[in-house]
Amino acid sequence: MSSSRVLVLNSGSSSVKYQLLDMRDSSRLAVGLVERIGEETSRLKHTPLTDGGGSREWTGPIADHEAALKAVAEELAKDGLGLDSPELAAIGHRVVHGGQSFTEPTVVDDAVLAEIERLIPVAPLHNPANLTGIRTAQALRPDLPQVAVFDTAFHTTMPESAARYAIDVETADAYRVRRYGFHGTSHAYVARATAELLGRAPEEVNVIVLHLGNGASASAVENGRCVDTSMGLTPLEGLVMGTRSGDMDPAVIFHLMRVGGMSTDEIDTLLNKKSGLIGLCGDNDMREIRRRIDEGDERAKLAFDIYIHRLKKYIGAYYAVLGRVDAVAFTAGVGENAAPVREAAVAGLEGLGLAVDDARNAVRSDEPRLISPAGARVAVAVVPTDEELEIATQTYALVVKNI
Ligand SMILES: Nc1ncnc2c1ncn2[C@@H]1O[C@H](COP(=O)(O)OP(=O)(O)O)[C@@H](O)[C@H]1O
Ligand SMILES: CC(=O)OP(=O)(O)O
Ligand SMILES: [Mg+2]
Repeated sequence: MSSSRVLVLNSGSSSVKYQLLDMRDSSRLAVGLVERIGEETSRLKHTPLTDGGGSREWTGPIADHEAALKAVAEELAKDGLGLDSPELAAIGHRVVHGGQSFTEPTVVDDAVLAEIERLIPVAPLHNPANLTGIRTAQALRPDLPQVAVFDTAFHTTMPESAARYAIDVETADAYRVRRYGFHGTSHAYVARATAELLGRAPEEVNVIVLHLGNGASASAVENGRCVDTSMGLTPLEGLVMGTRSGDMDPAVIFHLMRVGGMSTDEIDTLLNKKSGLIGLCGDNDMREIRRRIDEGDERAKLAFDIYIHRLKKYIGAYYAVLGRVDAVAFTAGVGENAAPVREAAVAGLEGLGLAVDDARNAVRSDEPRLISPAGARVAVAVVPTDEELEIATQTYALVVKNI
């Protein structure tokens, strides 16, 4: 029996999302999530998809990512899908920061682990969790290939003019300060799926991808290759996000230090965890913000307007970067679900050939779909992302190639 299953682990700062897939037909055998890791009320939700048996949920303290992964392995074993299965071909890991070293999915060895560890200072929320996920998986199945799929990989095609900050070159190079970009697995998948929706080859299509989740980023994809993206050295730059500020004058930091007496760590926490939508109005969930706006809440409305203003600026910027745009694709939690965000983001851009048809925009579906009016010059689309499937596909392709 040949091994055809891949377990995908997407370890975030306080969560692990996972999927077990059978790559013969890319079907899912189990999916799940562990959240609030490190708190007293961690929650594990596991859904086996093999027998329609329904989800199992469990709440209690899960101290760290190692304990989380062991709990996931136990849940999988209960369904006969344990990590000891000979059908498991590989474990694929989302790794957020790969620096300039990794442009492709990579089989993990000691040197790869050391490089991911070296990059912790530029991805302090993400890379430590990714490392623990890999090490724990290695301990559970030392014989299996562990494959790292990097968020940064898709963006390594950016030209220097987009990747460099305009700061002293020697200083930038000494500390590897440059724009790396993130969510690359999603941007690559969505750009390709958008071309498919248009019935065209990815290599001949220019797309602006708007990945709007809790973290959010935009990218300009020219003929299938990324030429610019909104996140930078870290996932803090760019769009307004759930809890992150995105772009601002860097002098705000000096001001808060000198005048506000704040420490580096305090400002880091402020900008990464207490800013963006939650900093502006106290909520980071777009559903809650829309509900408050419907009730006439002014702070929620202002937060929404700031979010949209930034998004619209990036659409305009990437339109200029690309020159010709075939499609604008909305994806991730907000992009796939929040029709008012999509409507507001392209409102007034008819001059650029961009418009949303209200009836099409109101449709709820898990399928890629056009929301621009028939015959529009630029397609506006909703294209659900699937980072886990993309990681599984890349992982399996690499493992099969190496056999
Ligand atoms: N039905 C919905 N309407 C509006 N926004 C939604 C809806 N469902 C989810 N979201 C938004 O999606 C966000 C999560 O997106 P997701 O892509 O899952 O983020 P992440 O992967 O960063 O956790 C939520 O914070 C919420 O703002
Ligand atoms: C890189 C990044 O911002 O990831 P996430 O959206 O999962 O936090
Ligand atoms: Mg996400």
